[in-house]
Amino acid sequence: MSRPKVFRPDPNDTTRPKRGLTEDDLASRETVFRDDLLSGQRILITGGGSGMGKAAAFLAVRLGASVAICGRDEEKLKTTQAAIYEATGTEILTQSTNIRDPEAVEELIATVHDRLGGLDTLVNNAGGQFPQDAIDFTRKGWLAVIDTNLNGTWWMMQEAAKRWRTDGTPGNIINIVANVERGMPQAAHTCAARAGVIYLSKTLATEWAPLNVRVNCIGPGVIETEGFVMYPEEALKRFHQANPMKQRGNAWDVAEAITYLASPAGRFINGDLIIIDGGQAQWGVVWPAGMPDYFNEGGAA
Ligand SMILES: CCCCC/C=C/C(=O)SCCNC(=O)CCNC(=O)[C@H](O)C(C)(C)COP(=O)(O)OP(=O)(O)OC[C@H]1O[C@@H](n2cnc3c(N)ncnc32)[C@H](O)[C@@H]1OP(=O)(O)O
Ligand SMILES: NC(=O)C1=CN([C@@H]2O[C@H](COP(=O)(O)OP(=O)(O)OC[C@H]3O[C@@H](n4cnc5c(N)ncnc54)[C@H](OP(=O)(O)O)[C@@H]3O)[C@@H](O)[C@H]2O)C=CC1
Repeated sequence: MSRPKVFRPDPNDTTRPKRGLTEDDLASRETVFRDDLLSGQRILITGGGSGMGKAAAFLAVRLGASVAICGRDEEKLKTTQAAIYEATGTEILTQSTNIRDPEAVEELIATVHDRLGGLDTLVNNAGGQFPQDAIDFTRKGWLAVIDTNLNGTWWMMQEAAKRWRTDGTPGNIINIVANVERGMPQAAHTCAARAGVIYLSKTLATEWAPLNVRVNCIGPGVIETEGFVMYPEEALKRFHQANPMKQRGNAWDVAEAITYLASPAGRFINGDLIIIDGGQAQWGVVWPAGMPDYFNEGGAA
């Protein structure tokens, strides 16, 4: 199997299928939760303009929460805002923010407090990576992934917690990471960053307990979203082989888990990692750009 060294998606390529749940799906999909479950909650979701963050935003609004979303791409945020308004009649708050920029993060948290009157739950979902053999990472590429997924998530957590400490109000942080239990070839940068977030979260669950702030992570396996554009079509044909269920999950699977942790049902869950991967931790292969021959050949008897 040929193993391309680099895959850079072409943003103008209209021939590739659009993946992930549609806005109609997100507006009407059945949920196990009662209609007013999140009534009165104020929830900020980073990366809420697409994929799992967008699904979580739709569901939270449908369950009565006041929602804010951020991301770098203003247009994406406005499209999601309009779709949620059309489906529910509720206007969400949007603010274009690069989570790698601590000053922009400070402004975002201040705006959310001003406009929503406070913050109850922060969902750190913004992130991503590109597939590449680790040995070929450029310095800039390594730094981009670490800065987004580890530093960006940290700036968000710290700024939210500072405000909760000042106001003397409780807080709840849900970090979307990845299933890194067995590592993930061609995603070593993200594994390093996500492992950092998982152990940061476990530590903060204890350090911030006196502030009445809970911190948990959700580790998705292979979840079909718009983000799949980062991977070649050939690779996507194999993504279901990542788990023993031989399926891709969808954004709703993760949105419902986020909702569970945001709801009173999550009251006593702290410092934990919920894996949603169809069993990927037990069996399956990812290798987005194909395995080296070494792994396809028979080994020693
Ligand atoms: C591995 C299997 C996992 C399967 C399951 C997981 C799936 C998902 O997570 S799907 C969700 C995917 N969504 C995303 O990844 C979206 C967000 N991702 C990004 O925005 C980028 O990937 C980012 C994290 C690197 C963001 O960085 P940014 O600074 O915006 O990126 P640049 O485009 O400016 O690139 C900076 C630097 O990074 C290197 N690089 C970027 N893309 C690639 C690539 N496709 N291949 C190799 N290297 C790449 C490169 O060094 C870039 O610098 P320049 O060369 O000067 O452009
Ligand atoms: N789909 C999957 O199989 C898996 C996904 N994940 C992770 O789950 C999260 C959601 O992914 P998914 O919904 O699939 O993919 P998407 O690509 O749709 O979502 C990623 C979101 O993060 C935002 N984002 C990226 N970088 C930044 C930044 N520097 N500042 C602010 N926002 C940023 C993007 O918005 P914008 O471009 O506008 O900035 C985008 O909305 C990501 O962290 C992803 O890596 C983990 C495991 C598996």
